[in-house]
Amino acid sequence: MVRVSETTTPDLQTRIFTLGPDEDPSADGRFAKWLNAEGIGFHEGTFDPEDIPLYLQAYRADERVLWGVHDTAQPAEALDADFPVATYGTMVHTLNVGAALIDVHQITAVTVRASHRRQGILRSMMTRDLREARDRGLPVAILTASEATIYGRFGFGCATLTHSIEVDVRERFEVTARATGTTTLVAREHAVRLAEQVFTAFDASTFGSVGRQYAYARRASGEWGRERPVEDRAVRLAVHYDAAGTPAGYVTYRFAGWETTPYTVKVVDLVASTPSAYLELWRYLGSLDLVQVVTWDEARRDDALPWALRDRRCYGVKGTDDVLWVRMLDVPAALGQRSYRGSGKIVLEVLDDLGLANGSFSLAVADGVAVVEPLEGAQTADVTLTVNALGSLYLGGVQASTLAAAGGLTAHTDDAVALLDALFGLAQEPYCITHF
Ligand SMILES: CC(=O)SCCNC(=O)CCNC(=O)[C@H](O)C(C)(C)COP(=O)(O)OP(=O)(O)OC[C@H]1O[C@@H](n2cnc3c(N)ncnc32)[C@H](O)[C@@H]1OP(=O)(O)O
Repeated sequence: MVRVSETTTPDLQTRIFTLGPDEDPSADGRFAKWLNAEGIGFHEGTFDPEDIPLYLQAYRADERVLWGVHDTAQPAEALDADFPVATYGTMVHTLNVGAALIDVHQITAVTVRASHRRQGILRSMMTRDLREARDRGLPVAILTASEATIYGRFGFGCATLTHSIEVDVRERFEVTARATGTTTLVAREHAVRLAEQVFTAFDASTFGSVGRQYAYARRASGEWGRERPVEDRAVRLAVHYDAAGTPAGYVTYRFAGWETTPYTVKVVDLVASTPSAYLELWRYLGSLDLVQVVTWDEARRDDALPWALRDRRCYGVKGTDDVLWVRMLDVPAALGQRSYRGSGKIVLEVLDDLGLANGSFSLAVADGVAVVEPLEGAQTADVTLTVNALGSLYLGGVQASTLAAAGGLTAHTDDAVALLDALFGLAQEPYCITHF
């Protein structure tokens, strides 16, 4: 599929394409040019021509839709016009909203070259894409953001967060929970399959989790490196088998090197489908000799680990990162598929500057199951909130009362905020360890 249209000036053309079996995998093909243009935006080097077919295979498996904005009026010596000056990519994966894994619109690879920035190119691509995604029936758009200032203006709200942690694994480190199952290093040839199997179980049971793209298990397991799709021999993979012998968690990690003090192991990826598998993976990490510190950037904010340690001061939080940003495209479809706690009825008025999701909606929840209906004409809302606030509230990563205090949500009736807190509340925080 190729669509060409004008964006902001007659010299700029937007070309949108998907990757079929006949896509040219050579360095001269449009895919390689698109990929290298994306690399420019994220300050990466030019891709090795040998690697392009593997990236093509990965992007094809993800069924990515790639957008490039091409400038046909550049100086003669400039990169030729087949190298887009702006890139944008989308794909569809699942988001766990409790009652279901729903298909959502993922946005990625957003770049605009320095020579063309702040001329409205991102705005032009994103407003069109969000509208088209809504028209295709996708209820929610999601992304992970390079900077927290970019996407609020397009109606996204920060929805999940993680902690970067540093754990002292010297003698005082001890997991007090009763030991169970076995944790062991596995051979490379089984790594991708096991990583995918464990992630699938984790994803199905974790509110806020997003399905992973093709390359993820390869990078997590070391089959692909960070820079190139070739084996990264520094990455080790340990799998936890539960008492029944089922793989229930894995951790991949690399040693930071003897010149780094304290001696540090960095977790590349850690996925556990049960609480005990999680603690057993930490017991394993704590048993690595000659290591003083283990670092990991994807811990839950409500992490059980410090509560399971003999000395909780082994556990330090070094930072908080936003992960998933959510944008409502179809409020009844999005809210109607999520699971809730308890029962109650409330009318929400949603404000959306882009005009995609605004309106008044009745949310009626009975024993955790919602019926959501758009309301016609003038209705008295219990709560007015921005589309950003609704995106943040959607996965329960922040309470309505916090959003009210922050000014994104206004209650018009008594108890409305308390009811939202109760309905949208979760036993555990939403948790997403998929970046894209
Ligand atoms: C999901 C992802 O892929 S996250 C990755 C995002 N990309 C990057 O960080 C790569 C480096 N940055 C870039 O390539 C570009 O600066 C982009 C893509 C962030 C912005 O592209 P531009 O075409 O310059 O944005 P555009 O001109 O459409 O700006 C739209 C609005 O966003 C604002 N804006 C754009 N980028 C930023 C930013 N980084 N911080 C704050 N505001 C921003 C503009 O000021 C403008 O505001 P206005 O419409 O209210 O006047």
